Order: sequence, then C-alpha cells, then structure tokens
Amino acid sequence: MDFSLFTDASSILFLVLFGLITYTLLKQCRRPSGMPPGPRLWPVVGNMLSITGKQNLIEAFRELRQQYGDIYSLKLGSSWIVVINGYENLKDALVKQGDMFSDRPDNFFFTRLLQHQGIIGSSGLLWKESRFFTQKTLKDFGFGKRSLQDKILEEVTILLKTIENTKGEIFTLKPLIQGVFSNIVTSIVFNRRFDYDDPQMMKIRDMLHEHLTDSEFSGILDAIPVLESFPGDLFHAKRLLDVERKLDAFVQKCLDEHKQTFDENNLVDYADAYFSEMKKRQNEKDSVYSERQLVRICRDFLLAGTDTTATNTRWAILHLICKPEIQERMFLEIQDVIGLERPPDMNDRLNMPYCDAVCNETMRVSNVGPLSAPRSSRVDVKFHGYKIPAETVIYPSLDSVLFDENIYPDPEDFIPDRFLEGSKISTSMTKLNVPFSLGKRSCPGEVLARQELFLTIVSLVRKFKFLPPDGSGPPAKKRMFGVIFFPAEYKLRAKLRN
Ligand code: HEM
Repeated sequence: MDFSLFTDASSILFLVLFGLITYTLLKQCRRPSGMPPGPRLWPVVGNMLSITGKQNLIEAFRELRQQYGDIYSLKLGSSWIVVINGYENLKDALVKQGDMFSDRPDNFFFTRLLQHQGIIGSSGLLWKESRFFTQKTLKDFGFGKRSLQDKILEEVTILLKTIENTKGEIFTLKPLIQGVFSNIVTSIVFNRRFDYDDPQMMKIRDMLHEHLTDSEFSGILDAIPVLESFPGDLFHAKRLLDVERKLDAFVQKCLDEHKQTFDENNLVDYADAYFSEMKKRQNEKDSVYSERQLVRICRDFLLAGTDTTATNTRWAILHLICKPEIQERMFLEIQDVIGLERPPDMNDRLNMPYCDAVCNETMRVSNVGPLSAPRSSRVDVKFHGYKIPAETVIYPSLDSVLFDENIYPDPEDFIPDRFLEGSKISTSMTKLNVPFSLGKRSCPGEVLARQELFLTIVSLVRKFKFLPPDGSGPPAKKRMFGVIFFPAEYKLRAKLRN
C-alpha cells in the first residue's frame, strides 16, 4: 500500500482546512469598508470585550465615544452595531434621514419577543399604517384635550388618597405609581381601570416591570441568538417569552370582554375605534388591521406607557427628597398660581415655569431610555461619509445629549434652573431635552407623558412634603439598568401639608 499518497492527501486537506479557518478568522477581524471606526476586532468575540467589565452598557458606550468619536461601530456577536451620538448627528439620522433608519432590527427582542408586530416592533407598511391610525385616534380621543386631563386627574386623586392613608408612615411608591399609569393606559385603550390591589393587574404590572428591567438578558440574546436554546434558561429567554404570552392573554381577555359593549355608533376608546376600522377594511386584500395587531398595539401601550412615566415620577420624588429646597420652591409657585382649592390644569403650566423646569429636569436626568429603541435599514445607507450596510443595528444614543457635560454641567445633578432663562422656560434648552427621541418614529406618547408628569408631580407636591424614611438621611440614588434606567427601590414618608 502506498502510504505516501495518503499522507500527501491528508496534508493537503489539513492545509486547506487551516487556510480556510485562518481566512475566516482574519475576515472576522476586518471592518467592512466604509464602516465608522471602532475598537479592534478579535476573532469569534468581535468587540464583546470592549463592553464587558463596565458598570453597564451606557458607561461602556460613553467611554467608546471618547475614543472613537460621535459615530462608531462595534461587532457584538453576529450583529454589526453603529452608535450615533450628539444632538446634530441624531437629528441628521432620525429626522433628515429618518426614512432610511425607520425599521426595527431582526434580533431576539424584536423578532422573537415582539414578533415584528404592534407599533414598537413593526417596520414598513404595518408600522406606517398602525402608527398613523394610532396617532390620529389618540388625538380624537383626547390626547392634549380636557377629557384626557380628567382621566389623569381622576387617577391622581385616588393616588393622593392612598398616600394620605399611609399617615406619615414609611411606604414605597412603586406599586402605587405603576397603578396610576397602567390605569391611564387601560382607560384610554379599553375604557377600564383596575384597583391598585387587583391581583390580576398586580401580576401584569410586575411582568411589565420585569420586561423592561430584566431584559438586559435580551441584549445578550440579541447578539448571540443561539443562546436561546441553551438548556436551563440561563439567559431568561423562556421567561421573557412566557411574559409575552401572559401579557397577550391578558390583553386578549380584556378585548373579548370589551367586545360585548362595542357599539358602532358610540366609539368610546381606542379598541372601539380599531374594531370599527377593522370592520370597514375587512374586504381590503392587504389590510394591516387584524385582531392580533390590536392585541400587540394595546400590549405596546401597556409596556411603553406604564413603567416609563412611573419611573420618571419615582426619580422625581427621589430627587425632591434629596433636595427639599426644590420642593419648597415648587410649593410656593403652586400656592401662588393654582392655590389650594382647585386641581392643577395643563393651562397652568405656562404660568408655572419652575414646576415646568422640574418636570423637564426630571425627564432629562431620569434618562429612562438612554439608547432609545434600536433602528435599522433594509438597504445600505450613506451617513456622514460612512457606508452603513443593510441590517446594521443603529443605536441612537439619547444619553449622549441628555448627559452631555457641555450642555448640562454635572449631568447627574438635579438642577431644574438649567431649564430657566430669567423667569421663563428656556426654549433653547427644552429643544435639546430629547428623552422621547426625534423624528417620525419618536415616542407617540410624548404629549400624554408630559401631561401625566406635570399633573402628577404638581398634585403630589401641593399636598405632601416628601421625606426620607427616618432621620438617617435621604435614600441612595442608585441607578439600575435593564432596557430602561430605573432607580433602585427606595422607601419614603409623605407628610400632609396644612
Ligand atoms: C416619560 C415617558 C416616556 C418616555 C421617556 C418614552 C420614550 C420613548 C422612546 C425613546 C421611544 C423610542 C422612539 C424611537 O424609536 O425613536 C418610545 C417609543 C414608543 N413609546 Fe414612549 N416614552 C414614554 C411614554 C410613553 C407613553 C405614555 C406611551 C403611550 C401610552 C408611549 C408609547 C410609545 C410607543 C407606542 C412607542 C413606539 C413608537 C414607534 O415605534 O413608532 N410612550 N418612547
């Protein structure tokens, strides 16, 4: 037998394999041409090491901006990511080139959890039509009108009573505040509210909170999708999918009950308006209106409209406990403009620049969605001289504006005066306050959220003085990060004002 032939063949095979592996590894270490700069790439792990070992992803992104400038790229797992920093760059991407960057990426969060449905998760025609219909309908049902203000004030009145019942004892704000904002959403969507201690709704609120705070795992799953099938649910994929199913089931149940009272001639809420539109378009071949899409939109409202505003309010009260002089200055303005007899009204805001500044500073410093929601494009895009390939994940860093030391010195500090110009609200500063993102895909709940925050915070400060739980000093301002930034649970006391 001629062994030399065999040896030659296996050597060639070895060399070919070696060459292929080396080529693949070297290729993994190269940025596609035209991509924005970024840290050196390593085989297999890409830029994973550049974001590990930091306090959170935002800290890592801030450091990378220092090194690579306002627009940089990273390879995390199988995805290419471009992070855009700075107000002008964000405006260029989200407003001027907004149509190019208006899709959501294909990853665990958007594909598996949100299934590219609803408003938050959809792209293309489904997103355009659903978003347009939703904005129009919400306007018709009172976004920015008195009927909505009445709904907010109804909830706030119950909140004030509940806090009064704590009789100056120690309590936690989170469950009460979440109840206020989930009820505002359910009343807009299904014309229904739930008691704060309704067991079913308490579970739903816990799930909503978990979805936004526990979802740091979904970031890992976004980068390395194969981890979803690891045994033991190490990365919480099954848990997050289970939360999705339960939220859907809850919304479906509410909608089924709601259908019993549907009256074509008397549309009272968002679900009614959607059912009516769905009926009108039932014979259209390409209609995007379906009961499934309605379930997902309602679920989006609950997810996007509960913990965001609740978290802002919790940050506001935490900062006010730490700076009692701000509470007192607000109270003087409230006393002066509204008095103590009637409830606050959105029309008062114009005459209450300091309270308005407190709300603006709350939204800025809360920095609830530091990376907004990721975007992508189905085609290659030219941006600021770079060539960004199709399917790249775009992170618009709102954090880079809201915590920009050049605009807001000592950005972690709560300083409402930043938003004042003399005795007026500064329009040049409010323009740069972008917690709701920018452009056509910015938050459709902005008007509602601004009203909720103003009416809630003003009503709370008018009635109570917020204090630390005991004489030991204010609670720690500990920032936690999931999908949103939120404060660690804290305790407080509320003293009724005379
Ligand atoms: C302080 C409170 C809130 C903040 C800071 C906030 C912030 C955001 C941000 C940053 C986005 C991503 C926008 C983008 O992709 O560029 C977003 C999207 C969204 N928000 Fe809000 N939001 C708040 C409250 C609300 C409320 C009250 C609702 C509705 C009840 C709501 C509904 C939505 C929806 C449906 C989207 C998806 C928009 C789309 O994909 O077209 N949000 N929000």
